[in-house]
Amino acid sequence: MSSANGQGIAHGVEVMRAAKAAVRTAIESRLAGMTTENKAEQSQQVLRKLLQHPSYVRSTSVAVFLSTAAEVDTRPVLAALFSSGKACFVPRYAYGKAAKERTAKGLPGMEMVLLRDMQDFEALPTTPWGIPQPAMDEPRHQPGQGGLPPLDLVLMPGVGFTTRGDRLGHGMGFYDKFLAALPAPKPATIALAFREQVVDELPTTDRDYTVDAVLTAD
Ligand SMILES: Nc1nc2c(c(=O)[nH]1)N(C=O)[C@@H](CNc1ccc(C(=O)N[C@@H](CCC(=O)O)C(=O)O)cc1)CN2
Ligand SMILES: Nc1ncnc2c1ncn2[C@@H]1O[C@H](COP(=O)(O)OP(=O)(O)OP(=O)(O)O)[C@@H](O)[C@H]1O
Repeated sequence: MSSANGQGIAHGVEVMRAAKAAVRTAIESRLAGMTTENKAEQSQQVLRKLLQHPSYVRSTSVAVFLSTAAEVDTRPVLAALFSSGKACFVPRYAYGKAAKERTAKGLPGMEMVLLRDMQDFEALPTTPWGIPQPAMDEPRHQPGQGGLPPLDLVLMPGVGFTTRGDRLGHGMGFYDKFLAALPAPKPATIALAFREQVVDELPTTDRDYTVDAVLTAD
């Protein structure tokens, strides 16, 4: 067995990394070929399914990713959350110097912070990766703090998914680590995906979080 020694394990990690990278590239090129209209149409259908999903209906505190052009559009989800009075949290990941500082302090690379309303969203700066998010040095409430409810639902971004809930992210492990660090009971997890992101099989390890549901257009 090659994994009986350290070299074998290192080799396995490298093979897994390469396998994930290959699937990521294949799905990303499919996404790049989608029209804006197709993405809008699918996003609308996914939104409709989300708003009817039992985990969404009973949620009081939801983490939403702020979508890029290669992801299901989550803007209407923000609007729905604000109008229903559910608490809305968005991911804030550290990059550059802040990332090194947080790692050195043993802090997680990503946290969820409160988003108050649509104006708050419109005013957000964007990261070098093109994602809107509150500045790292701006104090923001987190779930379970200051009288805010803990998260009961996390909407999951990702590059690829299987119908069983396997997930392939962008390779930074942010969501895997974030969910692993949360105490039980863990929030429900729902991935929002274009049909182009769903595949039969994904390379996964026991660290990859399996989501409860993957919502796609019909
Ligand atoms: N809309 C949205 N927001 C999100 C995520 C997401 O997937 N979608 N994330 C989900 O986790 C977190 C951000 N994820 C990120 C993943 C990769 C890189 C990044 O810099 N990628 C570089 C390579 C970096 C490196 O290897 O050093 C790149 O691809 O060029 C940045 C943020 C939090 N917010
Ligand atoms: N719970 C964890 N604790 C520590 N390291 C982890 C954990 N989960 C994942 N990692 C590490 O993070 C790195 C990236 O993981 P992976 O390639 O699975 O990211 P991903 O799920 O595709 O990306 P993301 O979650 O950021 O969208 C890997 O080296 C992995 O071992």
